[in-house]
Amino acid sequence: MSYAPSTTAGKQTAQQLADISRTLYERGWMPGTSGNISMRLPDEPGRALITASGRDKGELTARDVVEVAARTGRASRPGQDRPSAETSIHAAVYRVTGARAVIHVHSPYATVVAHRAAARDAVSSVRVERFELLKGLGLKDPTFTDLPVFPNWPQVDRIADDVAARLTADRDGPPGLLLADHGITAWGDSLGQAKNRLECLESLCQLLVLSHAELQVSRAAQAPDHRTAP
Ligand SMILES: CSC[C@@H](O)[C@@H](O)C(=O)COP(=O)(O)O
Ligand SMILES: [Zn+2]
Repeated sequence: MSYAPSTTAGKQTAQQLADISRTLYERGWMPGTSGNISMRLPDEPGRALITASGRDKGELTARDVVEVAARTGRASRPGQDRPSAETSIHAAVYRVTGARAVIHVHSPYATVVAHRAAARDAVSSVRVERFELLKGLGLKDPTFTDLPVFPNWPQVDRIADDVAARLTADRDGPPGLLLADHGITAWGDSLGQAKNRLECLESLCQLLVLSHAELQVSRAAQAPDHRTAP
C-alpha cells in the first residue's frame, strides 16, 4: 500500500524526499533503483519517512515512501510497502547521532574510494586532510577526518550493528561513512544539511582520486563475527 500522509508535515516531508531523489538521480548518484533517503517527521521526530525498496529513484513520488520508527526502522503502520533494504543503517544513524535526515547514494567518486579502501573483514578508515571542503562537514577539527569504511556484509543488519558500534565509539567522527564496494551514506540536522555534507564528501573523494595520492587507509582490529557469536 502506498503512503498516504495524515498530516501536512507528512505530505511535505514525502514530497521533499521525492524531490531530492530526482535531483540526485539526475546527477547520476542514484543509478536505477539504487540509493535511499529518509527524514524524521518534523511534528513527530520519533518517526521517519524512508524511500520504499526497489523504486526507480528518478521516478519517485511522494507516495513511494514508508513510515518507520526512527530508532528501530520498524514500519509504524500496517500494510505499507516494503521500506528500503538499508533501513536498519538509517536507524543506527538516527539512534546514535540524533540526525534528522540520512541520504545513501552510489555516487561515483565515493564508491571508487570505498572500492579502493575496501574493508574486507573489519572496519577501516580513509584519512582526508587539508582540503578546504572539510570545513563543510561541521567537524570539531576541520583539518582532517578519518572516513570510516564498513564491510558490505550481505546481512544489512550486520552492517547496521557495525555502524552503531563505530558511531558510538567515535562521536566526533565525520557525518558520513563509506560502504566497501558499494557507496556512501551522509546525515545532518535537515535534509538540506545532509545533502550539503554528502556533496562535500563526494567532492573530497573526487579530490582524493584526482590528486593520485596513495590512500591512507587504517584498519581496525577485526570486528566480532556475528555469525559465530553465541
Ligand atoms: C540497485 S542495487 C542497490 C541496492 O542493493 C541498495 O544498495 C540500494 O542502494 C537501494 O536499495 P533499496 O532497498 O531500494 O533502498
Ligand atoms: Zn546502496
